[in-house]
Amino acid sequence: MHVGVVGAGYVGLVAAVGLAAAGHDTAVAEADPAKLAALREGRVPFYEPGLQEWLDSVAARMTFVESAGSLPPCDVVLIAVGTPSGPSGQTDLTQVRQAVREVAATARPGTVVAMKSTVPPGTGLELVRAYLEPAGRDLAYVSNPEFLREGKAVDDWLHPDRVVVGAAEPGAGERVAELYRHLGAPLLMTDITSAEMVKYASNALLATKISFINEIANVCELVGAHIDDVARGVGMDPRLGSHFLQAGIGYGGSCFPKDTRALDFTAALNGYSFELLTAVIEVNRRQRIRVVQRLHEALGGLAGRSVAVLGLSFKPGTDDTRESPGVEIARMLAGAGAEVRAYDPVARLSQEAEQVLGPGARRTATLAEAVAGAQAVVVATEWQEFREADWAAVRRAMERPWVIFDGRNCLDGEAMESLGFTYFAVGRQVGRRRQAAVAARAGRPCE
Ligand SMILES: NC(=O)c1ccc[n+]([C@@H]2O[C@H](COP(=O)([O-])OP(=O)(O)OC[C@H]3O[C@@H](n4cnc5c(N)ncnc54)[C@H](O)[C@@H]3O)[C@@H](O)[C@H]2O)c1
Ligand SMILES: O=c1ccn([C@@H]2O[C@H](COP(=O)(O)OP(=O)(O)O[C@H]3O[C@H](CO)[C@@H](O)[C@H](O)[C@H]3O)[C@@H](O)[C@H]2O)c(=O)[nH]1
Repeated sequence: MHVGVVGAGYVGLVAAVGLAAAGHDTAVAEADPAKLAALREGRVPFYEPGLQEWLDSVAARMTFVESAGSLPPCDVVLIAVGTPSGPSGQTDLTQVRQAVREVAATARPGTVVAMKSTVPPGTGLELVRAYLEPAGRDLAYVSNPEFLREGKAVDDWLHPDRVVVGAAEPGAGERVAELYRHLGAPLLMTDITSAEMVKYASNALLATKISFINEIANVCELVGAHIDDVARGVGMDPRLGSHFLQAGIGYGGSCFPKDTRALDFTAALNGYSFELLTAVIEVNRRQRIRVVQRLHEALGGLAGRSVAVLGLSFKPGTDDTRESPGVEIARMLAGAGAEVRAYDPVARLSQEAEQVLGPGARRTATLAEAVAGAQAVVVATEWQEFREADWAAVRRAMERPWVIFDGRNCLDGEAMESLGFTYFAVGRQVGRRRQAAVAARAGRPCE
């Protein structure tokens, strides 16, 4: 088939390369001149493991143009542009409207427009009414939400758990489903609005699992239980599943925060108060603040204290810093007067994110530079470099009281305490503090 893709971000470029690899002639429209220039030189303009090599192998079947209006005639055009949050949590559909408008004005009759961007339930039907029907050229609309994860995008594209296709006309839905047939994934054919809802329900439930386990971890700290064992025990029940039970400083990224807010907003707009989801969002917000509270207590205040934040991407394996807990924590610490040095092995902070770090926060080129002279370290992203760091050397480079907040529960707490650190994590108490907590509950002094 001849396939067009609008937007060459994490989703659009992976989809385009995946479809070219499956033998389709693929044309990609990218509006950002810097990204377009990189793509025309054969370079992936962001960090996604394995994608550069994959692009190299199929580049001959791909072309890159500057706008949706310049795409060649296509059987299917996938829309994969950004859908960021507006100020009240509503989805900002500016990029989507622009892309659909451009396609509606130029696509040849009979083209199928497939929406891979995450758009609120009801959006597809509205786009049909506003742009496709008035174009009068028999353009069909299909909702085709994407479920890939950053950092694992190539593998997720090749091995999807399911393909969801929402269509008003079976023929259009079939044409989109055909693009995925070779992957052998289960196919769910549904109406447009239900397909849109599948995407939000999936992300909201995953976010709910994370906030739930974080609340369990917070209670573990109070009763002296160990979250790692608790999560393992819970996950052994196949009805509950072991995935997304990693406690920590909460979810970030370009999807969960904005998609949970958008679903909450959509529910409210339709007159429904989605209490559970509102709580999930609030728990996630507080989980980040808890780090700052802990450091405030442990350091006897934050003004003038020196803190290193390790990890600025919202998770390992990506350079994406959108709504990253590390960035947010660095900003809060700097706002409270701490001198913050932040380090990440991969994340290239955009100018915007650099500003978000705030005036009291500075980015460093190495881990050693970030921790030198620091009184406390926060591990915000579980990069392998941090797991494997020479923590004895880190402790020597730091100043008292040698506090470490392991925001991803990725370090050996006992080992950290034996190196002299005061170790905090989420839902874990180790060494001296665990003994003290157990003794206090038993009503006897700690030996
Ligand atoms: N990032 C993910 O892991 C992921 C996974 C599943 C779904 N999604 C959803 O997919 C959509 C895209 O996400 P992303 O992370 O790939 O976004 P992104 O911001 O990385 O990429 C979007 C790209 O579209 C380009 N663009 C915008 N308007 C355009 C236009 N009119 N013509 C041509 N190019 C245009 C932008 O310049 C940008 O490069 C979002 O709705 C997101 O919620 C993202
Ligand atoms: O047990 C867990 C699992 C994840 N996280 C955090 O949750 C966030 C999101 O992680 P992940 O889901 O791996 O990353 P994304 O790339 O944002 O992918 C999510 O968002 C995409 C965009 O909608 C969807 O396509 C994917 O299916 C969905 O997993 C990150 O900050 C993680 O640190 C936890 O705190 N605990």
